[in-house]
Amino acid sequence: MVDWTEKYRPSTLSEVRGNNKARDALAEWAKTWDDHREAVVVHGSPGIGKTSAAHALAADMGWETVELNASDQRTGDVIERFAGRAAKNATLAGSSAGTSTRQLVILDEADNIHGNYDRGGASAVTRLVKSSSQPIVLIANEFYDMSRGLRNACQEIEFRDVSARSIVPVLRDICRKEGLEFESDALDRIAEMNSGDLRSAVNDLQAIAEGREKITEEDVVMGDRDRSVGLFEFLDAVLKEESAQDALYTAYDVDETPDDLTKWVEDKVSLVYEPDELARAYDFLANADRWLGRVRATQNYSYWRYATDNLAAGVAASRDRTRGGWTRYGGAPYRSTRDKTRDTVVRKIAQNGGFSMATARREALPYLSAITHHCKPRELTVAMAAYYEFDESHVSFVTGSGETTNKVQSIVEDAGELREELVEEHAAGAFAGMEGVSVDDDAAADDGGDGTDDVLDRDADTDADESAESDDSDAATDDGQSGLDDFF
Ligand SMILES: Nc1ncnc2c1ncn2[C@@H]1O[C@H](COP(=O)(O)OP(=O)(O)OP(=O)(O)O)[C@@H](O)[C@H]1O
Repeated sequence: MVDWTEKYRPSTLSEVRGNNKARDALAEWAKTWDDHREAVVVHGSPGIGKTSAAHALAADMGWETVELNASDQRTGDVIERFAGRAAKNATLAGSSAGTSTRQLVILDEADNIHGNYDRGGASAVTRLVKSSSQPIVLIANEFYDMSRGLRNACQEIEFRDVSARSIVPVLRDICRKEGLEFESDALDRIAEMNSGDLRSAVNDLQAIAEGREKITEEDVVMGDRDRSVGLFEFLDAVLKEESAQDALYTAYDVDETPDDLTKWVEDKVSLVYEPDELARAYDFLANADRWLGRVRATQNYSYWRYATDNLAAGVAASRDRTRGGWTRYGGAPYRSTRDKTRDTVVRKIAQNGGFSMATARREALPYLSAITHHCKPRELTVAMAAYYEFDESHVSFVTGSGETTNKVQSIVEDAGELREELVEEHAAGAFAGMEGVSVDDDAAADDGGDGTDDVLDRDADTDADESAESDDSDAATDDGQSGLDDFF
């Protein structure tokens, strides 16, 4: 089975749908590049055609492309070498063809260059952008996560979410090319379910089309989604019984993250599949792994969806037939240190936050990771570590800070002190009067009771009066914190 998002990737800019203005701006940027020599940053949500547009642009202009992906080690050194190579390649290509050929440099996840890599990476990219002899397209989800220096050095083009109205014609074209009959309502439905994200709409279409000659609206409607499914039922669904689409829906109903599901499938697939099926299934599992890697690097949990598409729909579509009977799946797959750390983190969140394990794993952890990404804001990270009793490995894990760093060490130390203070104050019956923990760096010294009471005490009812009073005294800080209050 070929992945339709690859098979139908736009090969020219005119095939990039739903972002006409951005598309025209990109074409204009390329045509006038010799005059301005500026890099461009294309930014917007996942799955809306940013990377495709960059490649399509190169094809339209007759330019070659070189890519530096997030999975490459993006240290200062690597980027300098890469820049040198890009310039040289272009010269060679140009001289052998007797013309001057351009090489379009495409650098994805430009909002996450420092990710797990060294600090030199970000400034090397800024230098590259400023001095490059070749056109550069940076791709980012969040423009404002890029450093100011980098933002200022680039022209900016925003890609908007692709509306359901623009998604439908793409799906219709694919159906026609695949010789697949369809009810218009079915395509409308897929487009609405995936409004904004064209990649996941195409993935859904493919999952639903698997094994069918015609798709109806009824095929698309998900049915009863309000159930929870055990791991063995899930494995049977994917490896033996269900269509790609049903396997995908079953995967949504398991209380495990795509990381765990991928491991389970990887571990058990060979008990069921024949060699041919297995080879195909491993390709999908490798894709799932790639998406999980991107989640780890960027903390962008919307990529989880694509991992699930691959590990469930992809693996189910890799088999030639369904199977019955009972399979001895055996125990849990091998668990790495990282997995064990995650389990401890989830347990601590569940215990200290009063969540179920499933909610802690699937909702609280991603949320905490997002709001404390790379330990910023620091005060919030300290409060989190104090509240959930995290040690250094836990804080590194949650914040995506890679190896334990001095920064993490000092956060855990401060969290220890904060806990001690709280315990003392609690013992003295002065819980409501605790020192504020501020989101705003500059306001760190402020003594605003900024909602931290709620962070650290779910039953803060008795403190309501005091909280209300101090809330007034520091409304700005409270705004920053209010998401956290709601959450806890
Ligand atoms: N605007 C679009 N027009 C046509 N096809 C699209 C469009 N957006 C997405 N697709 C389909 O989705 C796939 C993924 O798109 P692409 O990788 O370009 O998205 P992206 O915005 O770069 O996402 P990410 O930020 O996750 O890399 C494409 O191969 C194509 O099949």
